[in-house]
Amino acid sequence: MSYTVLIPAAGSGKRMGAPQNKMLLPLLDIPIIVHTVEQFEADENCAAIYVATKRDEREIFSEILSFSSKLKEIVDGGDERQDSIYNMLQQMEEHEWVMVHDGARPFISKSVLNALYESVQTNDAVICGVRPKDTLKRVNQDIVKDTVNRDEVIMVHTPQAFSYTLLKRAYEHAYAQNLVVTDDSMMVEALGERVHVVESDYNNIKITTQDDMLTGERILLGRDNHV
Ligand SMILES: Nc1ccn([C@@H]2O[C@H](COP(=O)(O)OP(=O)(O)OP(=O)(O)O)[C@@H](O)[C@H]2O)c(=O)n1
Ligand SMILES: O=P(O)(O)OC[C@@H](O)[C@@H](O)[C@@H](O)CO
Repeated sequence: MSYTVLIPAAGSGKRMGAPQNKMLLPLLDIPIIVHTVEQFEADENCAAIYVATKRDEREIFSEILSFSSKLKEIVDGGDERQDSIYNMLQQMEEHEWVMVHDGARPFISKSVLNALYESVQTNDAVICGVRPKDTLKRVNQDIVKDTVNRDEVIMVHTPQAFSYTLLKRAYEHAYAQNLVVTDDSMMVEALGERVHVVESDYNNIKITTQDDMLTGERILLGRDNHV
């Protein structure tokens, strides 16, 4: 048994303010997307990797990802993250289990991958996340409305793991209903199906702004020091 991973990497990284797709920015000399793909290349449970990118970046992606023996196809991305993932879902060879993972989360750990993979085999839809460490308030502009019970929320990361048939059904339903989502499990929720949660780790950040590049380098340096 094994899983296929779909990696959306076709964004433009507006919040990063870089002149190019942030996926190509180097973290300790290695492009972010290479760090991300390396984690799945190293996971023995991962059998196939699909990456979505913009058409005009296909060539550079093929070049920098040529080390990967599991990369099956570089697929054209779409206007939004969910469109990029849907394109990959339609192109991929059918496989029992599928994970979706942001190209922009290069620090996914083997222990989180293992927890997701183990859980999806009995639960069909599993996400990972961490507990907030701060107090959370609901606000209306600059006025506090109330305080959120932290025991009832998590900050959601990727990967998110699904049975292939459930994810395909969820995407088809979402597109038929014109749903706009910020993560894939929202589409499964919209079907009324149960989504399970396993613990992620705080290092599994999404590289979104310039600050995250500095944090990312610290994470990499810390990890290498402990190998
Ligand atoms: N049309 C899009 C938009 C985003 N993504 C990917 O989805 C992941 C998460 O998106 P985000 O962090 O929002 O990336 P960007 O869209 O690039 O960032 P921004 O919103 O700042 O432009 C990233 O790996 C990004 O490349 C994608 O494949 N296709
Ligand atoms: O809304 P954004 O474009 O920043 O990110 C969308 C997703 O990538 C994000 O919701 C998942 O990584 C889960 O947190």
